Amino acid sequence: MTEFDIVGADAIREGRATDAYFLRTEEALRGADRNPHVACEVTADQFPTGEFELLAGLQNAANLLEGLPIDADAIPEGTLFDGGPVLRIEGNYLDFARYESALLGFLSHASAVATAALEVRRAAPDSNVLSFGARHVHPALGGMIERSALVGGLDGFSNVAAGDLLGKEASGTMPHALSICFGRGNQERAWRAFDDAVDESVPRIALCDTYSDEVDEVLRAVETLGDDLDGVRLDTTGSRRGDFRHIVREVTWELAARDLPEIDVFLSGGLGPADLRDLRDVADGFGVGGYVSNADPVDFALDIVEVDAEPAAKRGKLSGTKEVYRTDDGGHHVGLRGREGPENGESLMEPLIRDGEVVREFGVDAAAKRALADAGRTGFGAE
Ligand SMILES: O=P(O)(O)OC[C@H]1O[C@H](OP(=O)(O)OP(=O)(O)O)[C@H](O)[C@@H]1O
Repeated sequence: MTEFDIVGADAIREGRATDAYFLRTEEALRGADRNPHVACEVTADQFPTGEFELLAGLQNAANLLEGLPIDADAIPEGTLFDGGPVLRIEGNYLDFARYESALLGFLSHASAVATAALEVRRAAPDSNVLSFGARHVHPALGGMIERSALVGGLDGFSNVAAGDLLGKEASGTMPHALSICFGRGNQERAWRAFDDAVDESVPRIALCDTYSDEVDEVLRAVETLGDDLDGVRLDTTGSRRGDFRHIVREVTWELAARDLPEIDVFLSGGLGPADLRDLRDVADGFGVGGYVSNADPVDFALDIVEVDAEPAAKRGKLSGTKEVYRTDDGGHHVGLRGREGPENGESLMEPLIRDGEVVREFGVDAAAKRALADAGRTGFGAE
């Protein structure tokens, strides 16, 4: 094994990040001198289910397929779907068979993370929400996690290496370790050390739950940093949490009662969409980790739907190449390609690769914008 058990980019590019049966299939087809022209589609559900998911990971998929003698079409990154194809590949089967495993992995994991991020985004549309969850997954996945969190509309992320990949700076506050390094009861020294040493462009958000009551620590942080303090983070541990909303309101109340300036209150620790809905009117921002990073991968499969231009599929899957449409009412529709679609249906499948060349631009910001607009149209995560 390698030092960190990472399957590297070269192995993925060579099609070694595959299931062994694809390599056996290559041998069998070559032995029989059979290499049909096929159309394959990636789907999670055949017909619309009403349960939307958000497509992400498409740039990785395009990079994987680049240079192969195939054509591909896909819905845009940042599009919600609840059935039908998200990606179609057309070419001779042996030219791309071994890439199925990696292709599905790219799309399944990134789409799951982006979907969870969009749920979170919709739960607190006006709050500053950061992705804190890369720590829960293999560090090699940090870039994928944080990029997908941004596609789902989150405002930022904490993973530094992901920031290097994405060309965006990681954000965050301070860990409990900082206070603990100064010893019990010495939180003031920790907050001051941070303020003294860290670049002034970094907001001063004091973590205020390490040793004592949140109100007590917040008042002490205000006293310590004065006007330099931008906000506080409460990450109250589960065993002490009780009524988190009450704790936050109490903090705000006690600041006001002393005529102290309003500061931002940032919350974290095991939060999900329901928590954000409950807390969004009493807090300014949230750090969300596991809910986003630990999302279960979307159950994508890649299936042959045409062989030599004739409909073909295993049972349970729909043969024939398809088109998917978004209608004004937010509906997602699946129909056979080349047939009439629904009235006012916007066709979502667009060229991705033509004869091996990637013919689409990718942008995280554009995908996030699309995701938010699509969430508005479809009602995804609304409440
Ligand atoms: O619970 P999640 O939503 O997955 O959030 C991710 C982590 O972010 C917070 O950690 P913090 O920075 O406070 O960690 P620390 O206790 O190690 O300092 C929180 O306590 C979680 O452990």
